[in-house]
Amino acid sequence: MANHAEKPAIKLEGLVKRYGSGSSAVEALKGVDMEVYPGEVVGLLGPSGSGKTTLLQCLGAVIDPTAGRITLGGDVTFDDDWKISDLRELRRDRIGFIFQAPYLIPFLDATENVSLLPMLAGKSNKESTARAMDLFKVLDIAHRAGARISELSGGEAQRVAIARALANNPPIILADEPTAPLDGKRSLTVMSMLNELAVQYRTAIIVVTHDDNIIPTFKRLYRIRDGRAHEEAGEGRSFEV
Ligand SMILES: Nc1ncnc2c1ncn2[C@@H]1O[C@H](COP(=O)(O)OP(=O)(O)OP(=O)(O)O)[C@@H](O)[C@H]1O
Repeated sequence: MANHAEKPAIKLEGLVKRYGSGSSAVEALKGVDMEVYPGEVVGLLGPSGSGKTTLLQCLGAVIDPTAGRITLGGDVTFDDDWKISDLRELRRDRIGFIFQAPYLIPFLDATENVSLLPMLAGKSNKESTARAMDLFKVLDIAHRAGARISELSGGEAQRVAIARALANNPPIILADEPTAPLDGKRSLTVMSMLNELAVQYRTAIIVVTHDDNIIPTFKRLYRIRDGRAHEEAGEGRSFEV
């Protein structure tokens, strides 16, 4: 179902994550295989406790997998052990995170919240601000660029958080319940923007969700069951919002 003409941005082979040891051990992931291609927005579904957050955390180098292999953009980053020395650099340059709550810095304005990341990665102030403004235009929020975080609506704040995740143009975005705080219409707006951004910047995006409203937007999805990921075709509907 995926486009095999290109190298996957994310490839997981037999990914295992065990918490604890002995009789109290929990094997949250029992051998997950998954591929996500540049320009794709893929859903990750499953009941509570099935291992969705664990999978995102392993992929984002937030926790250590127990076994298996992770290949990002053709580079093996984990093969029964981390294959790169600087995991902070991996998180900063190659992976963007979007959470349920925007977690923006309240004493900075919208632009500063986004431009901070490219600046930390060594870009100039001017270049970083220009990057924030480009993303705000795509996300239709340029008119709020100078606003304080407390002045933004929930939907606007979430769009600033999406711009922040894209600020360093990472090839991968991991989104954990990004539409949870939003109503149905705004959820669909966010999904249509993520799809647009994925295509425009060739980003591979994984969206963990329980939101029935956005499930029809995925062209492809994985359901986690019994510690494994099962691939399904989605409806891939784009909604007029
Ligand atoms: N730090 C931990 N120590 C021990 N067990 C854990 C830990 N974190 C998660 N687990 C267990 O691993 C399993 C998967 O948890 P995870 O949080 O990944 O599920 P989830 O699909 O994200 O759930 P939800 O939809 O409720 O957020 C669960 O059985 C959970 O209890």
